[in-house]
Amino acid sequence: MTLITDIRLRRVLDSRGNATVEADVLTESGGFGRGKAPSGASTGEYEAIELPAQEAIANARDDALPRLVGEVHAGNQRDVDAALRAADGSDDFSEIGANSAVAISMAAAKAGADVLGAPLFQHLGGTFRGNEYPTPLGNIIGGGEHAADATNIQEFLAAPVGAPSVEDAVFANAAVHQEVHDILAERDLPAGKGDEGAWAPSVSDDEAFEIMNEAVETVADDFGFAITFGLDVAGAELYDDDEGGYVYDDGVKSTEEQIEYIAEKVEEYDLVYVEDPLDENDYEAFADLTDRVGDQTLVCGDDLFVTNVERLEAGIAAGAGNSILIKPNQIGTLTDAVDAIELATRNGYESVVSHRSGETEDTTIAHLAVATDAPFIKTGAVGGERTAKLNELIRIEDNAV
Ligand SMILES: O=C(O)[C@@H](CO)OP(=O)(O)O
Ligand SMILES: [Mg+2]
Repeated sequence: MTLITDIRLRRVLDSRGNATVEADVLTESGGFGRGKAPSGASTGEYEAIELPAQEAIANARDDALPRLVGEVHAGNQRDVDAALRAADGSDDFSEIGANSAVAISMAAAKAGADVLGAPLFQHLGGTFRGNEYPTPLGNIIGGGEHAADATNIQEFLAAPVGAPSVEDAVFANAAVHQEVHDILAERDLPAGKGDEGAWAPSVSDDEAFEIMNEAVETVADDFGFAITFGLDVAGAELYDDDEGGYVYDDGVKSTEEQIEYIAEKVEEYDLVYVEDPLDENDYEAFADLTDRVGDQTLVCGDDLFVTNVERLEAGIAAGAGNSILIKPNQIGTLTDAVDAIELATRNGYESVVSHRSGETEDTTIAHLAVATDAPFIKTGAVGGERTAKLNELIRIEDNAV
């Protein structure tokens, strides 16, 4: 019933106005699924390769479609993803493009769910999943590679950890976003928005910490539950070997100073989450920081692990971090992403499912987070391509998908 009978690929827009790959998967019994690839700006050195959309589409048509259409069942995700890997033949999807691979992988999963008449999270996670919902981490203030002339730290993320429901959490993050706007206006600090809809004011990182803290406290009082915050430092973007450390507007920090700086911020602001605080090649520094603050906060590897089981294994052996960011397009298929989550879970690492800075209205990651009991999902706070996922989480919680 779920035999794939057709796959259609096309070029569509992403949220930055760039071309990305959309895939439609059709099955024998009329099942249909559609997936769209997101795209990073602060990409990790070890990520799977995204090709220009037209090239990815042409290569996937030539190499992947013959191995899938009439050959593989959409309901069997491991078979679909193994066929994509075999068609590509490289380690990093550099032949058909991770953008084609992930779009087809997600479209097949949705077609499989469609045939079963089940919500995607249930198809991916099984019938015993779906009662736990992730806390959304909302990007509120940001800079780095996502906005010019703003903070050095890439993302300041609201974390409504005390919210009684996903719905309350989503609205709390939107309120923090609004509150930061008001604080910036009071301080006469006009701000545009970065790629993910976060405010991108021209302030120092210290001032951003202070503004975030004030905003989450105000909204927590209004909403009546705890809201804290976290960071995506995107340390690999700050690190410069030639400069001998992490380059901030006000100077360069050595690795030891960077560890000290982050540890101090974790203590001072009770941060619940710190992503990529250090360079993507420095397992040792990640391990040192995890030793210091790993019992107080999640130390999450994004560019460090790139959703890759081999890099996660190395991290586990080194004691680097206690959490992994999961981005399906970073590795190319849902199977690979779920394998990374399962390895993480077996080793006491938390998984945080994430969007990319370039996004689409695709909602797969909302389902993946619920399917895998992820404690957090990072998918922005406002903006249509971000609210697509947040609103889908509200629907999942409301049994409306
Ligand atoms: O660094 C990150 O975690 C992401 C998403 O916020 O950014 P990008 O997609 O640009 O890699
Ligand atoms: Mg990151």
